[in-house]
Amino acid sequence: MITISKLLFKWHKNAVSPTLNINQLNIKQGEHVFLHGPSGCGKSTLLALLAGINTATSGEVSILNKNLNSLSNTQRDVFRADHIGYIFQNFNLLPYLTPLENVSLGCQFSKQRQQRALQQSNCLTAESARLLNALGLAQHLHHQDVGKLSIGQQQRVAAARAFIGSPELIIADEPTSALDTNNRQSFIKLLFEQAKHANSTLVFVSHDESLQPLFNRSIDLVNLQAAS
Ligand SMILES: Nc1ncnc2c1ncn2[C@@H]1O[C@H](COP(=O)(O)OP(=O)(O)OP(=O)(O)O)[C@@H](O)[C@H]1O
Repeated sequence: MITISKLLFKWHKNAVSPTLNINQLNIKQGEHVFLHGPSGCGKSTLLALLAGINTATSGEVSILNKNLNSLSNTQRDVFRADHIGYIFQNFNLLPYLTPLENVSLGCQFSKQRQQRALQQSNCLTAESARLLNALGLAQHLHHQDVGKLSIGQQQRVAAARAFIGSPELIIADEPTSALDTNNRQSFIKLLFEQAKHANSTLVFVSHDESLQPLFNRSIDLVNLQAAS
């Protein structure tokens, strides 16, 4: 589902060495991948390339057999909305909307994802509620302003928003960094359950190596680049 080949990425075209240099990486549909490495090694840069927010300086980044470099900016935006759910480190939720509204917005730019959400439930609000429950946000909080929720509760909303409409790829950039160890592990288990339910591939970045054994694959970005 993800193929990277001969990828070079430079933030500035005159930079002497690239930020990313990855000869080959393949990730299969449904894999749960833990991506780690020291601060500054390029994890967030790689996620932005997978999401088509930035494009390769040279080489190929393909998702679902689409080479993202071959798409225009608008086509990449559409592709992202249709196929990728992104859980941001700071969640990027709209604080004056409720969890139900925030989650429903996750598929506002994609007809495909709206249709898939409606195959799961009668309406987008019902599907948002199903996901919030599945990710552990108590029902009585579904109608509160998101800005009044705890960090752990907001994180569950951000995850439900990424999963609505069952995107094939879920990208999570350090979504557990504000949680204690027990909460991290239980949250990740809920993420895995949803990823299984939707058959989504999960690429999860974290500094916390204790989470590594929970995943079926682990990629050290420094080693991956050294092998290139
Ligand atoms: N917008 C940008 N413009 C220029 N350089 C950038 C930009 N974003 C990141 N970089 C540089 O790219 C390199 C990789 O940064 P990146 O944020 O991808 O690392 P990271 O592994 O995600 O780090 P962390 O674990 O601290 O979040 C760093 O040297 C950083 O300074």
